[in-house]
Amino acid sequence: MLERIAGQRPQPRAATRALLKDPSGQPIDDAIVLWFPAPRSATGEDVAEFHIHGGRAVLQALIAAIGAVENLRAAEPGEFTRRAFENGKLDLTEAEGLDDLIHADTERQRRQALRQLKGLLGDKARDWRGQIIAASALVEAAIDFSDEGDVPDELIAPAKAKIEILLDEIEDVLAQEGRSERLRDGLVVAITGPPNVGKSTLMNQLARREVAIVSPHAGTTRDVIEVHLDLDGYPVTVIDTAGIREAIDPVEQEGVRRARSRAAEADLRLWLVDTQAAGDGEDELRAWIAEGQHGFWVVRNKLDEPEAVTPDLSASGWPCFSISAANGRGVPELIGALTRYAAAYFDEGSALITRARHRELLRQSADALGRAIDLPEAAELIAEELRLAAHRLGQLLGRVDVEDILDVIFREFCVGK
Ligand SMILES: Nc1nc2c(ncn2[C@@H]2O[C@H](COP(=O)(O)OP(=O)(O)OP(=O)(O)O)[C@@H](O)[C@H]2O)c(=O)[nH]1
Repeated sequence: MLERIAGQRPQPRAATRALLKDPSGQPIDDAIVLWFPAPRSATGEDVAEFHIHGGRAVLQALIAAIGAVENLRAAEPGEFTRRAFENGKLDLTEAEGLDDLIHADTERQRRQALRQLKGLLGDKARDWRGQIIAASALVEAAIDFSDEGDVPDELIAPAKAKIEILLDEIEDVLAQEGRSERLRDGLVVAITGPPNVGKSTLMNQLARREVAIVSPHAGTTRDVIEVHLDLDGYPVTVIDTAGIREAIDPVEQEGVRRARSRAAEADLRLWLVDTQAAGDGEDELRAWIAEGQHGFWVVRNKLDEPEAVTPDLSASGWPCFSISAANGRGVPELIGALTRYAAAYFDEGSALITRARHRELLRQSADALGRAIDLPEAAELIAEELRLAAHRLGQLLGRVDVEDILDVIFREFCVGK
């Protein structure tokens, strides 16, 4: 194919200038061509790269020329990475890291994805799996020697000691409480409160663009609108929820229902209070204070108006901010506090688990190890639990039993990756 289009097969891995031609011999572009023979390529197979001038017509002409070559077809989304995985160039956690890297919106997401791509979790899982297999060898030996008096005990005790250290390590990683998983999706902050307090106006301030319709009529926001913010590299999704009140209109009722459920699921709620009408929503607020609810910040809005009423929320123990969403006063302080909140939430150093899939498999592996430790002297049963624990780590790395999830994982990749 390279010979037909570029007129030559360049030296392996050397950027080589070539005049690309279509099947009729018409020139397409003056380009750079690279040739990576298997197995020293990203996918482990023969790979040719064309570096062309980016115009649409150039690209179309080259694709048409390549398409004219027999047995060639366009790659499916994620197919290159999938082949790299199938040829052992990447383990599954690294492939997931690559997917995250491609989709990273913020600096912290990029760093986390790169750590994953570099095999931080994969290396650990391989190491753990190796240790489990070493412990299994002791237990298997105990089974073989079980006719010979004291030997089993002497073998099983050190095997269990190894497993205990290992289990502690896995539990430490599991104890991260899903924070690194959240770094992929972003922290969710809901702007909530009674109608007409200025939620949409604050949302617009935060997003610095008009995403929500601001109107002087109560009950304008009927659905949930969200913006994605990059606060010092931390991804934060802010949602503007419909004014919480007893709605009569069925459309508004639905808006209120959705607002309540999204607000309930959020990591943090900014409860807006209108300093002009402080009584609105106070009952609801006080009920939450009485219930000892967490994850609320009170934001007093419309400070630009002269006769501000100040609701007394000192009993809540919640952080309190004063702003004018209309002219932006106090908003930088609020954004600063949100950034610090996000920074404290994401403890970057320990990010290892970035997906629910990792968490579930590590949990199952740890549970099997825990059962192995608790089993008294039954070497066969211990060996079985260790096999299961190692198998789960194999699944994490994508080495065993994963056919069914591969399509799901690689489908999310873009074409050309
Ligand atoms: N003076 C003053 N008016 C404001 C401020 N913030 C919002 N408003 C006004 O308050 C009214 C309601 O603002 P919205 O942002 O639509 O309020 P909302 O809470 O989203 O309203 P719903 O969608 O009904 O829940 C509009 O007329 C805004 O211009 C502020 O800081 N100062």
